[in-house]
Amino acid sequence: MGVAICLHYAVKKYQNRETKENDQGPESGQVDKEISPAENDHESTFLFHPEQYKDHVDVEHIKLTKNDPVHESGQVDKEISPAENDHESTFLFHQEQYKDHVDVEHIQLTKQPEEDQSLTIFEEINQFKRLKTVTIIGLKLDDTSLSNLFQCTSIRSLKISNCQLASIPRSLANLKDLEILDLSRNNLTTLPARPIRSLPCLKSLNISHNKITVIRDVVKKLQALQHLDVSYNAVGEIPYEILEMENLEFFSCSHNKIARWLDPSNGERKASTCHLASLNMSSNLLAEVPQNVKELKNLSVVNLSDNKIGENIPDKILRQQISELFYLPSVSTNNELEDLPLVLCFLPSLTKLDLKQNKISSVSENVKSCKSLSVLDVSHNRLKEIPSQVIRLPELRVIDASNNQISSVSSLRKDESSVVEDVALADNCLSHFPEALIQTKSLKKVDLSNNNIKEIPETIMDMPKDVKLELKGNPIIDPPLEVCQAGLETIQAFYEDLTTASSITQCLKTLFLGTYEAGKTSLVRVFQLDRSNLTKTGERTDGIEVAELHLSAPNTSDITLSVWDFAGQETYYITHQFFLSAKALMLLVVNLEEYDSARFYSTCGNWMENMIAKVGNPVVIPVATHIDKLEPEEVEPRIAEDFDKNLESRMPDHLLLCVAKKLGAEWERLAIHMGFTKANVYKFKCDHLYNTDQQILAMLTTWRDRKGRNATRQELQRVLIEAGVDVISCL
Ligand SMILES: Nc1nc2c(ncn2[C@@H]2O[C@H](COP(=O)(O)OP(=O)(O)OP(=O)(O)O)[C@@H](O)[C@H]2O)c(=O)[nH]1
Repeated sequence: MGVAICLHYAVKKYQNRETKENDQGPESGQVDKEISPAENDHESTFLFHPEQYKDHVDVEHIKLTKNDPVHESGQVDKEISPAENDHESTFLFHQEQYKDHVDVEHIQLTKQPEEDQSLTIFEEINQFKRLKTVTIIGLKLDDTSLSNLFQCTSIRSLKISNCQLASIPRSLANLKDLEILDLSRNNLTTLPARPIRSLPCLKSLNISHNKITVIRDVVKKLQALQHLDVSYNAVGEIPYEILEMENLEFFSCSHNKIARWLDPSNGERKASTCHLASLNMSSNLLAEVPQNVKELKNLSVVNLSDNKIGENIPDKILRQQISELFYLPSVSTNNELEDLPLVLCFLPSLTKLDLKQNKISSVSENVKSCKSLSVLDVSHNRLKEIPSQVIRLPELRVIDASNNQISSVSSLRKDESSVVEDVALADNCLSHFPEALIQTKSLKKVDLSNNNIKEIPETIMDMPKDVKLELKGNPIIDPPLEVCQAGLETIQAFYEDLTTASSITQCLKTLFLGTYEAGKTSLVRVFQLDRSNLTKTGERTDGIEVAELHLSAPNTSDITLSVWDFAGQETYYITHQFFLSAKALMLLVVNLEEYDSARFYSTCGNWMENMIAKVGNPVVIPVATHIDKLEPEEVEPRIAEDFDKNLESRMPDHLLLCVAKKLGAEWERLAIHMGFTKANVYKFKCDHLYNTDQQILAMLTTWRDRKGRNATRQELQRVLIEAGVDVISCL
């Protein structure tokens, strides 16, 4: 039976912690505690699980226990207590103790990361003839200890991580059977090329999280290597020799400073026999897709995200490799792209393309060559429409085009052969429900949330019933919002009822709002009596008066108005908001005789703002009263010049969001032009990390708040023009 020991080092810092209730200490107050590592039967390995470790941080003595191989059935346990050298904070194996452990196969020494402890390994470790796996994490090791360890030539897997290593002794080359070497999270600036290249069996090399700048000397001769991780270093170039590593399947060089993948030094490019399947070059300084990528015929995943790849790259590559198409099912980019990279368009096996958070505003015709594309993510870009050439891709099932500037979808495929199932168009500028979606019978999920859609057309009856339709965040008025919020089935049932019901009773909640003695009650009476019947002076409405009013008109069904006449005294204002609702019609009654510009906010503006705050996009009809007291020529100017203009100039959030979506990088310039400081801009960015639309919206709403009643559409238009930003079309 193979025997293994796993030791977790208990750190001294915790010795003075409160002891547990069931522990019993000697008189001196010192508490002796013993812990027995759990046994992993399958691997014959004793393991402290990380969770268990937490329960034992205050132990003072650690026992290493192993099963005696001679007494397999009798389960005789032996225990040893390694001594502890307090002064040097060094954990020591005493020479005598080695003798009891020479048959272990696995050693694992792990310590709490915040402790600065070192480990001394004595020469006698070379008596561990069966040692296969050594894992040392978080303990400082000197060269002598390392050299001693490297005498154990039976080791196959060696992990020395987070041990502050600055160099590796040459004796590493002794480990001729070594298959796995993990030197991650150390302080290595160079790699000991010679000893590593002398490891003929090495299959996996992890040197991530170091400070290494050059890897060429190391990778050159590692022909058995299958897995190479050099991520989180300071490497500047990928050596050409990677392509000559026949067995390499996984290569990650993410988070380095890589700007290029070198060509062969002798200029002779041979056909690569590299079997690389996964290549991660994310978070580097690549300005183009490296030419050498085309040599990798077995690539299944490539990650190019967070580089500096712009639009001009792929043409050059494309022409050379168009006949050498390679399998590339998943591409991830988060770059500076302004169009779909052509090289990607000519990959007939490409199934998934992730281009989110770029600057793509158009997609070239060539995308139609991506015949296998099934999932396309172009969210957080600058698209104004879903390009028809994308929609026509025969295998396309999922499109995520959310967070763009899409204002219409006119090009979805309507024919029966469409396989598009999932369309995400949330956070765009759609003002109409896209009819094309209704005709796409393959759809299963559509997300249109946070657009500017006001109506759902009756043709939605044709949409397959099982489509999961998301409409939240739209200012919908027809059908009523409550119906739309309940989902597609309810919307369809609503229209079904409208078409099939023999008699339809329509009831409309109508709210009469306005200031004190504006003429609300008198207006209600006009509807009720069909003639003027002014209230008498001093006849006041208390609270709310509710009445029903039946209206009929030729060629249309009767309608019942549920009339809510609100008292205009200020004391009642606070209660009004509870009765405002999106599906109600609101009549805002204004005494035009007493109206002038200075009174706009008290008579109209504040009411509008309350309504907008409560229901988002209210349906309001302003009604002017007392006009009989004005000369006819006085009426029109007041309404047109002032009243209308002011009402029209209100800027609700959804309008500002539309502007935000249309703005690009120029928003920062606009912000400065609007009087914000660089620090303000920085804060908008920090408050809404990774969401440019929200950063801009925050800036615009802050501008609106600062400007108060002067924050009109006209003013915003003026500022936009002055700043040279061409987005005023949406205002
Ligand atoms: N000349 C004229 N007088 C009006 C008109 N509308 C209302 N009045 C008068 O204005 C006064 C207030 O009218 P109401 O209809 O009671 O006003 P209200 O908005 O309901 O008032 P509160 O209930 O106090 O909020 C009454 O004396 C009405 O006769 C109008 O169009 N022309």
